[in-house]
Amino acid sequence: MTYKVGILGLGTVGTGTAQILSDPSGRHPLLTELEIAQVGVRSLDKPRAVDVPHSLFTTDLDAIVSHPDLDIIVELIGGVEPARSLILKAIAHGKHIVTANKAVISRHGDEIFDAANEKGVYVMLEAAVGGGIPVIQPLKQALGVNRIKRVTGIVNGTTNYILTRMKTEGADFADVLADAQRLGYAEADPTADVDGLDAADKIAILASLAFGGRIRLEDVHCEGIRHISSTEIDYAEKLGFTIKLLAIAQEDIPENSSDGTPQKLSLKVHPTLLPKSHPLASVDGVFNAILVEGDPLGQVMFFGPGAGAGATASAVVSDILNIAAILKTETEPIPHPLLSCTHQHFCAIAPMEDSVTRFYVRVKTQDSSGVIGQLGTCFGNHDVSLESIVQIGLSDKLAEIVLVTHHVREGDFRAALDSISKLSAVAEISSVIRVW
Ligand SMILES: NC(=O)C1=CN([C@@H]2O[C@H](COP(=O)(O)OP(=O)(O)OC[C@H]3O[C@@H](n4cnc5c(N)ncnc54)[C@H](OP(=O)(O)O)[C@@H]3O)[C@@H](O)[C@H]2O)C=CC1
Ligand SMILES: N[C@@H](CC=O)C(=O)O
Ligand code: NA
Repeated sequence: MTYKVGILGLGTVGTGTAQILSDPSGRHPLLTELEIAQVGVRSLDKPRAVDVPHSLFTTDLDAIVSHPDLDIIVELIGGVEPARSLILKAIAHGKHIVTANKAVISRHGDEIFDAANEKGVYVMLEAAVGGGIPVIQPLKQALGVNRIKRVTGIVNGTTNYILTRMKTEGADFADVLADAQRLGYAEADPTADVDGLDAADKIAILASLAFGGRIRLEDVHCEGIRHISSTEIDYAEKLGFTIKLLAIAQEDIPENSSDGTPQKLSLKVHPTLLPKSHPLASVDGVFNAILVEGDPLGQVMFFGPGAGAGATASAVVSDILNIAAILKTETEPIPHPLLSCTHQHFCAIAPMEDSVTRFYVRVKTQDSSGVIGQLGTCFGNHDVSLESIVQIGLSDKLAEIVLVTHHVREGDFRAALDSISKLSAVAEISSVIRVW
């Protein structure tokens, strides 16, 4: 039996996918039953790095998704439209879907999964989070019996690559971003990487799987790495931390919960000073890692290449293979309880001001006596207790003070910071970063 695959997009990931499909030797034998039947691209003239017959290429992607002979559509064009419309049209024509597109799933997953369930087809997205790392399937299957408490991930390869090279080489942000684009790690518009939006898409998908409910993307608090300077990276190092862009989804157990029952989820993406002893602290370069904490399993961490052609294609082709295996063997009607998305309700989300974390703050103040006392008083007035406060030097005749808080409520911290910014001795709040 041969299963016919239509690939939409032959860029970084599409090329890697076609390479694996065209070279099945030494891989799973079921690969020999897959055939690339059509390839949709924007430009027919572009040279391609993979040997696919030119007769299979077309710019008419609508014709691919409605072609009666195709079984599986692999969407690798990226972006929201026309990806969303093409996926929905393919589903309407009874095609199974494989996609690496976290942007479309995080925004339109509800209508896509509803349509797929109604039509009895699968939508597989292993490549959409963590590139080549198997994390979507494990969350759906192997970890499904656990009560998940928290998912913490380094889920954007581009920003991790940038932060790593800034730390190890003192490299310039713009230069390293250009390298990440050249290496095929970055999104078509790298703003999505740098401003944390890509990581927000990914944690929304992970949270939905881990906590069994739908997530509205606007409920994910999102900050990127643009404001992380080499100064902060150096100070973090001196304090025993490394800076990582973390995506976090965790149960929020309110102070007034009598039985410790979680009521809401906290969803956030932000740069974080991570103690060097934390399991995610040594995940460098384009590598991603996702730490899942649940009951009764405890901690489990998934680690591997989070972007790039071959790694991402590995996840894409594994999804194609899973669908082919199901088509070959399955007699039961779908939705399959472990492979399809059946939850309908939206998760309740905790407001960001109630989130509890530590903070690192660097301030420039007049170099006069009593300033440290004034800062301490302002924080104390807002229930923010300090773990450490040090004057680290003078710059431009101003004293530079670095402080780290204990775990505090975000809303209290922001109120304290507002009072501090109004102190006449404070010239500038140079940096604020959350601390694990
Ligand atoms: N790059 C990576 O490491 C990873 C990427 N992803 C995701 O995979 C998807 C693909 O990314 P990537 O391969 O990097 O993207 P690229 O920009 O390298 O490739 C996009 C491909 O889609 C084609 N394309 C785009 N828009 C259209 C359109 N409107 N009509 C026809 N063809 C179109 C392009 O055609 P043409 O070649 O003719 O220009 C190109 O072949 C994205 O969703 C991305 O987020 C996920 C994990 C990792
Ligand atoms: N641009 C993304 C690609 C993979 O999802 C990243 O850098 O992680
Ligand atoms: Na993955």
